[in-house]
Amino acid sequence: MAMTAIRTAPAVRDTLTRVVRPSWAILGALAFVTLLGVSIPVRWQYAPLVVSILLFGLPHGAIDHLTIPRARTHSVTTRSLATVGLLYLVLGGAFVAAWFVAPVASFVAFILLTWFHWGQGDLYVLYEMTPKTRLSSVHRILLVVVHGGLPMLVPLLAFPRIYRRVASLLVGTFRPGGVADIEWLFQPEMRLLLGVGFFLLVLATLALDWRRSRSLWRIDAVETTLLTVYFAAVPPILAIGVYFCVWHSLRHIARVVCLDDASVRELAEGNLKSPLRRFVHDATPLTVGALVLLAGLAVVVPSSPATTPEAVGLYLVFLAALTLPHVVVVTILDRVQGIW
Ligand SMILES: CC1=C(/C=C/C(C)=C/C=C/C(C)=C/C=C/C=C(C)/C=C/C=C(C)/C=C/C2=C(C)CCCC2(C)C)C(C)(C)CCC1
Ligand SMILES: [Fe+2]
Repeated sequence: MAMTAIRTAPAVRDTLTRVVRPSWAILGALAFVTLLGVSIPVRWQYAPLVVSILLFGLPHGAIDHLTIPRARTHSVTTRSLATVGLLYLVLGGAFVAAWFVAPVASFVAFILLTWFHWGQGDLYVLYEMTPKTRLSSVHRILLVVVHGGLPMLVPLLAFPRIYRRVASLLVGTFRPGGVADIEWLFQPEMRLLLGVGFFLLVLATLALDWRRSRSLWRIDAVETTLLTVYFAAVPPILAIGVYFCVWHSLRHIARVVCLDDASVRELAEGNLKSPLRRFVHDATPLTVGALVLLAGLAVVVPSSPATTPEAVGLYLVFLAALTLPHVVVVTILDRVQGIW
C-alpha cells in the first residue's frame, strides 16, 4: 500500500497553526452560543455567504492561475495562464450547461464534489501539522471522506428541512419543483442509514489515526468532534457560510501564500502584512473577473433572483461551476506537494 509523507518547512507549519487555531475558536464559539440558545435572525444567517464574495471565499480560488507554476517553482507564462483559463472555460462552462439540462443531478454532483474538495483541503492541513507521519492510501481516502462529509452530511442529518429548502432553491432556479426527484434523500430511514454508515467510517478513521500517530489522532479527534457539534447545532446556511470563509478558504489561502518563498521568509520574521498585501494584489483581478461572470449568469438564468435567498442560491450555482476547475487545480497541487 502506498505510503506518503510530505516535507514541511517549520515556517509553513507555524503559518497554518496561525489560521487553524482561530478557525477552531470561531466555529467553537458559534456552536457554543447556539447551544446556549442564542438564535441569529434568518436574514443575518446569509451574511457570511454574502461576505465570502469579497472576503476569503471567492478570492481563495482567484489565484488558481498562479498556484501550479509556484508549486513547481516555474515562472508564470502566457501558456500556463491560458491553460488555467481554458480549464475554467471548458469545465466551468460544462457545469453551468449541466445545471440547465439536469439541475437535480448537478445539485447532487455539486454536493459530492464539495465533499471531496473540502475533505482534500483538510487532508493537506493534517499532513502539514503532523509532517513525519506516513499515511496509507486507505487512511488518506478515509480522512478525505470524513472531513468532507462533516459539512456536507451532518446538516442533512440535523436539519433536513433547511437542506431540502436550499436544494429546492438551487434546483428551482432551473426547474421549479425539480427537488421532488430527490425526496428520498431527506427521509428519516435514509438519513439514519447515512448517519450510521458515516459514524462507522469516523470510528475506523480515528482508529487508524491512533495506530499511526498520536498527534494526528489528537488533531483529527478535535476537528471531527468540533465539526460534528458545529454542523449539528448551528443553522446550516450560517454554518456553511462561516466554515467556507474561516475554515476552508482561509486554510487554502495560507497554503498558497506559503508557496511563495519570499512570503514564507517574511512570515517567519513575523511580518504578516507583506504576504497578505501580495495575496490581495494577486487575487483581486480574477475576483473581479469572477464577479462579472456572476452578474452575467444572473441575467441568463430562467428565473432571475429577486430575494436574498434566491441571490445566494444563484451564487452557490456559480460556485458549483467554479468548483470543478478549482478542484482540478487543487488536486494537481496535492500531487505536486506529495499528498497523493
Ligand atoms: C482562475 C480563473 C478565474 C477565477 C476563478 C475563481 C475566482 C475561482 C473561485 C473558486 C471558488 C470560490 C470555489 C468555491 C467553492 C465553494 C464551494 C464548493 C461551496 C459549496 C457549498 C455548498 C455545497 C453548500 C450547500 C449548503 C448550504 C449553503 C446550506 C444548506 C446545506 C447545504 C450543504 C446544501 C476566472 C473564472 C475569473 C477566469 C479563469 C481563471
Ligand atoms: Fe477551495
